[in-house]
Parts: sequence; structure tokens; C-alpha cells
Amino acid sequence: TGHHWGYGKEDGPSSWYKNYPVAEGNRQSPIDIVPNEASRDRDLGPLMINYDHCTSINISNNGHSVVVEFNDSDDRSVIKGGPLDNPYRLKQFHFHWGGKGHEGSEHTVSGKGFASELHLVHWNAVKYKTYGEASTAPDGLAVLGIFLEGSITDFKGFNPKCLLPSSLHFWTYLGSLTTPPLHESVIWIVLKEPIEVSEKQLGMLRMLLFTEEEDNQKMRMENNFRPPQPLKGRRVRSSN
Ligand SMILES: Cc1ccnc(S(N)(=O)=O)n1
Ligand SMILES: [Zn+2]
Repeated sequence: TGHHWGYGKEDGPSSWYKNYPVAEGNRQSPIDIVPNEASRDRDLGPLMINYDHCTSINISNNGHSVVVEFNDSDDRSVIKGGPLDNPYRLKQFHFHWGGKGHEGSEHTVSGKGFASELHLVHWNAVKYKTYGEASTAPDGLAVLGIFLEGSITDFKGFNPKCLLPSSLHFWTYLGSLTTPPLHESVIWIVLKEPIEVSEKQLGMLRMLLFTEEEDNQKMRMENNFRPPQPLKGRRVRSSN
């Protein structure tokens, strides 16, 4: 009913355009990133990530992913530099993942997927008063995408600072939210280097159920990723 959406046969990505026509827009995400078609841009300065004093508020299952929300009432946890003209405040992070193997990330690299993808969602609090307002503006959001690939190492907790790989080299392009309302308001910054998580941790993500507690039809929350969308002539830039 109404604007319910999901990842199933009837309510999945191929039907989102019915309630969200922007799904067929000109700057939709995710995309397939082809490294040797990305243009190295010397104007792209280094990415500066400051999560040191980040204050997480809660972790929840919103029916589509597991989300960790942060206190975004000041500039404590911000990302700046790279393609960004202002600092962007961390609002939440969440994951997309698949049922097995190399399926589960939203962005792909030369057609190759990863087991999961972490999205750290930030908003431009310099130009906009609220996240809601920023979320519909073309330069309102900046989402940092980090690939997760299965291996035997552990990662300690959910402090986003320790979730970052050693290299901050990135690809960047203008895109959208990858789940409804699919607003074309995101400056995407995708790190080239994946982080390693254990099969155990991936297993935990796969154990999450799609629906909130009260809903009785328990569906396994797997494959909560949108497939790559048409590039429509957009440039993908690479940090040097
Ligand atoms: C907060 C939010 C909403 C919708 N989609 C996204 S995403 N997957 O593009 O990061 N984030
Ligand atoms: Zn996401």
C-alpha cells in the first residue's frame, strides 16, 4: 500500500519507478565504476574525515538495513575535502549486503561486486538548515561508500573511524540515494580500497530480518542492494 517498497519480486528495484519516477532520472545510483574510464583530477584534494568525537545515538533495523544514527547537532563528525566545497555532517551509516559471495555491494568495479557495502551518510549543514532540506538539494548530501569483502580478519565494533581502510584514494561522481525516495542529491565518494570483514560478521548481517519485530512474516534481509544504473554521460573522477 502507498509508498511501501522493498527488495522482493513485487516491490523491488525494478518497480520503484512506479512510486518514485526519479528512479529513471539522469543521476541515479549506484553505478558500475570502470577505473580506466575514470578521469584523474588533480583539483581533487585529499579527503579529510573527522569522526574522532562522533556520538552514536542508536542502532536499529529499519526494515531495509541496519542503521547507526549519530548526533548531528554540531560539526563534531564531518567529512570535507575531496570533491566537497563544504564540511558535511555525519548523520547515519548503514550497510547493503547479499546472500553469499561477491554479491551484495551496490557499486561494482568493472562489473565486480563485493560481499557488502557500508554507506556513511553526511549532509551539508553549511548551506541547509536540516537534513530533510539537504536531502532534496543537488549538493545536499555526501555519502562515503566503503566495500566490505569477506576474509578471516575481524573488525572491532562499529566506531566508523576504525572502519576506514588505510588508503583514502577514491572515485567520485554525482548521483542519488540508492533507496527510495532516490533523491538526486548525493555527491558519491567511493573508496578504492575495501575493508576486510570476517565471514562471521557478514553472517551477522545476513541474519538480520527484513521486517521490524512486530511484523509477523519474517523475511530474511538479504540482497538489499540496488543494481547499477545507467551512467547517462556522467564523468567519474579519480583522486590522484
Ligand atoms: C539515508 C539514506 C536514504 C536512502 N538511501 C540512502 S543511500 N543507500 O543512498 O546511502 N541513504
Ligand atoms: Zn545505502
